[in-house]
Amino acid sequence: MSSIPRPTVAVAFHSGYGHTAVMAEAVARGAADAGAEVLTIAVDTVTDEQWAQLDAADAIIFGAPTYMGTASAAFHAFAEQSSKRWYTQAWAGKIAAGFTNSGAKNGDKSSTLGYFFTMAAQHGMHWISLGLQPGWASTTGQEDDLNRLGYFVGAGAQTPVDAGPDAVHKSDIATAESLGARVARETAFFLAGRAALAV
Ligand SMILES: Cc1cc2nc3c(=O)[nH]c(=O)nc-3n(C[C@H](O)[C@H](O)[C@H](O)COP(=O)(O)O)c2cc1C
Repeated sequence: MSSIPRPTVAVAFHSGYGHTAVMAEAVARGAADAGAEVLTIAVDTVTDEQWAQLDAADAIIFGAPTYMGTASAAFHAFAEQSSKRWYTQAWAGKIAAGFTNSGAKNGDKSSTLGYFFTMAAQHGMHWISLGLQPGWASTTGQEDDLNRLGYFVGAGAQTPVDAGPDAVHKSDIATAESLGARVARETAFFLAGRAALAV
C-alpha cells in the first residue's frame, strides 16, 4: 500500500567460511520479498560509505557465526567501532534483530544472540524477536520444520563443521528468510506509526 513507508533494512554480518553469509542472503531475501529496500554489508570490510548507509537505515539485522561461544572476533571489532555511534546514540530508535550459525546443534548460539540483543539495547534500538513457534519439538515434528532449532530471540542455524556453505540446512534458510520478512513488516508498522504521530 503506497501510504505505508518503505523501510530500509541493513543486514550487517560477518562470515569466516561462508555459512553465515548464506543466512545473511536469506535474511536479505526475506526482507526484500516483504517490501523493504535492503543493503547487505560485510562488517569486516565495512567502508565509510557503508557506515553512512547503516546510519541512514531504519533497521539493522546483525549476523555472525558463533565462535568460542560468542559472535566472531571480526563482528566484535565492528561492534567496538560502532561505539562512535553509541556516544551520540545515533542508532537509537532503529529496529534491530539478529541471527547466527554454529557447528554444534546448540553450540552456545544463545550467547551470540544475547550479545546482539545487548549491543542493540546499548544503542537504544528496538529488538524484534524471531516470532516463530519452535519446530521439531513434538512427536509429529520434523527436522525440516521452520525454526527447527527452537530459537525465540533470533534465527539460529547449524551447519556441520566439515561441510561447505551449500550444506546450510533448508529449514534454517527458511527461518532466516522469515526473520528478514518479519523485520521488514515490523519496521514498516513502526515507520507508519511515527508518520501518523508526526514524531
Ligand atoms: C574459531 C572458531 C570457533 C568456533 N566456535 C564454535 C562454538 O563455540 N560453537 C559451535 O557450535 N561452533 C563453533 N565453531 C564452528 C562454526 O560456528 C561453524 O563452522 C560455522 O558454520 C562457521 O560459520 P562461517 O562459515 O560463517 O564462519 C567455531 C569455529 C571457529 C573457526
